[in-house]
Amino acid sequence: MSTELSTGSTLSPESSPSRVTVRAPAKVNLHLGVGPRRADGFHEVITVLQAVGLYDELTVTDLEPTDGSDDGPAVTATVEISGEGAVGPAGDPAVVPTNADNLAVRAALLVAETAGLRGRRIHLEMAKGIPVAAGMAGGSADGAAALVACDALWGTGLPVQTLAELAARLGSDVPFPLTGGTALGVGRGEQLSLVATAGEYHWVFALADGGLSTPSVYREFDSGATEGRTADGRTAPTPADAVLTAVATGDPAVLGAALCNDLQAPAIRLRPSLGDVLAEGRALGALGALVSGSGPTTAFLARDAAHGAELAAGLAASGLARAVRQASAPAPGATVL
Ligand SMILES: C[C@](O)(CO)[C@H](O)COP(=O)(O)OP(=O)(O)OC[C@H]1O[C@@H](n2ccc(N)nc2=O)[C@H](O)[C@@H]1O
Ligand SMILES: Nc1ncnc2c1ncn2[C@@H]1O[C@H](COP(=O)(O)OP(=O)(O)OP(=O)(O)O)[C@@H](O)[C@H]1O
Repeated sequence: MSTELSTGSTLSPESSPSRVTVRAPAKVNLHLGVGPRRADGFHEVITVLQAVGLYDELTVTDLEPTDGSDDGPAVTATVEISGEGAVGPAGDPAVVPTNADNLAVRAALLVAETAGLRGRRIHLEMAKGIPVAAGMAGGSADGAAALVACDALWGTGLPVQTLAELAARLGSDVPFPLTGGTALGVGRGEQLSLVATAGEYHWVFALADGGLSTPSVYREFDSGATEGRTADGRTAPTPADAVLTAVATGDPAVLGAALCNDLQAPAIRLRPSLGDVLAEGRALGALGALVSGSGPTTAFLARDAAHGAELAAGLAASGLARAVRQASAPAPGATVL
């Protein structure tokens, strides 16, 4: 499928490579404190994001540019998806779009516009290892990967700060997969600072059937809220102090006890079966269990890799999950392979 996008100005590709592959990680929110809805429709958050070792790989190939005539598009992109979310009925939120809605296509356009390029033709191959519409920022990872890949492909040399600003324009979760590791996010979640962590954490993720739309979970969070206050009467997001202290200890039992997600209750109200999966993981001995972001993936913290394998086997045997994945963290941010 071909996607025609809007215009920029002339390009000189110089000695740039003709094909770049970038790997970008999924995330789990160790803490997601949500405040009242703001005037712009977003919610003020205090979140601690951790990159986990589940990845999407994006390969961008530069094709012969068009003639660069003034009325041509800045970028023409074709998209090919493999892995998670590659097939299914069009319009299903759990199916990755191959048109201009795809975050990677939008990212390519932003790089071209910012660098003043025009007439670029690219092919995007997206190998998805991150579940779609799952609360693990899969689309955001692809957006971040495309920013890095197109910058390298076209030799535009955009400063890291510019890439972060473009990422924030694409979505609240997009700046984080650029940096990876563990970070504190404030504002609508896009203003990041790195957090010092000790040790390695072992996660198990229970994937659910179908997606859960992020706006609908925030809307459900708002039910019963009043002007300037959350439904439970707060005027600000729940602070992240306990999780910030916990990740510095390197002790998974301490982190497990500190995990917090204000979107968990609304996600369970929309999808009650998530409560059963969380209970099962806790009964199987998880050190901590929570809904990942806006769900419907649930995340379980293990003592070590062997305990993670036990938890994964138990959750798979329970029949409560569509599939189960194990991943260690923190993982690195978007990396050119
Ligand atoms: C749930 C999280 O994944 C936690 O990291 C994020 O808050 C969601 O980030 P995202 O998917 O990148 O979301 P965006 O694309 O920025 O926004 C999609 C929609 O989610 C809601 N939204 C998102 C972020 C935020 N701080 N407040 C919101 O209310 C808004 O309805 C917004 O229109
Ligand atoms: N490259 C992409 N990969 C996956 N989904 C995409 C992509 N581009 C756009 N989308 C669309 O974005 C929506 C959310 O998908 P995504 O996988 O990013 O959700 P998520 O993991 O819940 O994200 P978040 O945690 O940021 O809320 C889906 O409806 C999906 O079709």
